[in-house]
Amino acid sequence: MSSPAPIAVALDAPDLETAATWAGLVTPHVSTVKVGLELYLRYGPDVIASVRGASGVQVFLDLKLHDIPNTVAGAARAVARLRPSYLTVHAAGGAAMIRAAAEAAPQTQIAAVTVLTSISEPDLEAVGFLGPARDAVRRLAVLAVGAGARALVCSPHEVAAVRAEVGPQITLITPGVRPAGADTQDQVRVATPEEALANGADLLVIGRPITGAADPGAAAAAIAAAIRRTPAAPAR
Ligand SMILES: O=C(O)c1cc(=O)[nH]c(=O)n1[C@@H]1O[C@H](COP(=O)(O)O)[C@@H](O)[C@H]1O
Repeated sequence: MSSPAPIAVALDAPDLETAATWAGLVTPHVSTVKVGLELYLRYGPDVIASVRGASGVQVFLDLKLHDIPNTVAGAARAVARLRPSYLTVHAAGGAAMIRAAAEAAPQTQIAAVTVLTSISEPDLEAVGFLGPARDAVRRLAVLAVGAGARALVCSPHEVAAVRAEVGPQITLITPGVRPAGADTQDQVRVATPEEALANGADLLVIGRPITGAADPGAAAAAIAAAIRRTPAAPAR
């Protein structure tokens, strides 16, 4: 069987049984499963063992921490023992906050979320970021990497520009991924899995196009097969 595709399936389920079922169905095909606020706030740390199972799949803990450095350090320390491969913080929390998270969870890649993929340029302007989304994303990416983030979350629209800024060593993660013709739902800055990879993404976050399918395992397998046919991004 081919190696798992660089996809993190967002297990945004209302209950643990559903999330664990989805995890079991998709893990033969994908490298990573993502636990977000919905599951973590309902079930707490036990959710990690339930979705990890015996498969050895990587777990991405998406808590999007955003608070003063001391509080974020404490939160990152509290979840570090769960050994997530990635833990998200909001880059807009600033350099000291990102550094505090990175120091508190040294075995985990701190993934700094730049500008949410659900935000349009008018939305961004309304919260005080003037200019194109790409500029804000690049600025936040450089700040986050300088503060110790080893991964960044951005949309597929900005990933090539971010790569040019931060170089080859940083893991670039893109949500806002939809197979051609799929409903974009609340996502705004979107692209197909093939486009996101061709632009230089290392890991694609995909939720509802997989978990909303009648057969999530088959949906994950189909996307994994499609991206295996995609030419790799230029060598970096
Ligand atoms: O940090 C994230 O994972 C994230 C950042 C972002 O900018 N946009 C975004 O959609 N996400 C997450 O990625 C997942 C996307 O899910 P779908 O829209 O169902 O594919 C959700 O779990 C979001 O919480």
